[in-house]
Amino acid sequence: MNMLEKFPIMQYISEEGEAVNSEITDMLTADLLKLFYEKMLRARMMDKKCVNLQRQGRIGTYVPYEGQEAAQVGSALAVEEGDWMFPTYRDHAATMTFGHSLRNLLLYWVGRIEGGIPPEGKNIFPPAVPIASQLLHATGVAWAEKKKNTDRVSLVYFGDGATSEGDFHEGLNFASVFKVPVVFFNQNNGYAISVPMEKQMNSKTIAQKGLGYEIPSIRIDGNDIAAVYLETKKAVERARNGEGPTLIEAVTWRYGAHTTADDPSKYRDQAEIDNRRKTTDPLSRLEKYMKNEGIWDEEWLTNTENKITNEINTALDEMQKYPEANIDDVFENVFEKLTWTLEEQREQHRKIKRGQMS
Ligand SMILES: Cc1ncc(C[n+]2csc(CCOP(=O)(O)OP(=O)(O)O)c2C)c(N)n1
Ligand SMILES: [Mg+2]
Repeated sequence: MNMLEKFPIMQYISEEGEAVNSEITDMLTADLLKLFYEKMLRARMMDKKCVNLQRQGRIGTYVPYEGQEAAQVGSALAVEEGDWMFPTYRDHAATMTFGHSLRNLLLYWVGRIEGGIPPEGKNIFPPAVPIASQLLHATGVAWAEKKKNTDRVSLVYFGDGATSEGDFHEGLNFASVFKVPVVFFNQNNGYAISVPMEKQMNSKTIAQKGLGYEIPSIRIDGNDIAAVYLETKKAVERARNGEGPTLIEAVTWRYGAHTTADDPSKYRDQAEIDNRRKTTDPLSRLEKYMKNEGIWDEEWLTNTENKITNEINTALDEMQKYPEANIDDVFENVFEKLTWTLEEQREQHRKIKRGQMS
């Protein structure tokens, strides 16, 4: 069976900004399209700011997501207050769309504990760094919600590389067997650090991996925010109605480095990056579509940009009022009672601080 044919990439708005399926895109109001654009613009401006702050030495190692805004914003808009979100280190466009404050996002990048704490009423887990571990958290939490008879669902993010981990397979199997209300949202950005997808797996798609677990699985254009939003909404409704999990593969690409500690010129050509920016950019595509629909407005754009610049500057001012992160904090907030190994490490750390050990 040809998996690329079995899982065609669904698209509602083409790269040229034309409606591929106008019956569907006609349902998108001007207000919703402006909301899409504003959220993607906020994410992009914040991402650029963070890369600059890292280069100036004002925040720690940073993980850029430029190019993946439609995948993250469109999916985050499909869940509701009360639902659960499980991001990775790269999913800050999703968490800010779901309500995480820009101040706390910045605090995360300077290592302060507040960075992992969402606003009151927003169920956002701290970003998972151990690859694929969050699929188990998301499945477990959603299973608990099901057992409590609520209608809350989990939305979990993970990359193409994460699908080579055991946790991915355990999460999918469990969610399928117990009809858990979880949406598995994969951002296939083509790389796990420097390893391209074709060197990591023989599967031609990520979506096909859902077949083995009898999970409804789809492949969508992750740079088409209309496809991302509408298809994730359907998956969320299925979960909410007791119909179980869905696997969504959103095909996208990251423009920047894996992290600010990575040099992508070692494994990708600049020409390809330039070409992707020119042809598949999620913000430009939506802009073209809005222009075609006659709802693009330059004055609105300028006002929106100014508003976001102010929000980011305010968040940065607020972040800078916090004391520097304290290394003692690494021993807090994970275990109620420290394990003996961590207890030992804390003791060593204290001795080093007191100059009794080097
Ligand atoms: C369990 C585990 N193994 C290895 C790593 C090191 N590591 C960090 S990011 C990464 C690549 C992940 O790629 P992907 O899942 O495609 O996500 P992306 O970074 O592209 O968003 C790896 C292997 C890790 N963080 N956790
Ligand atoms: Mg990846």
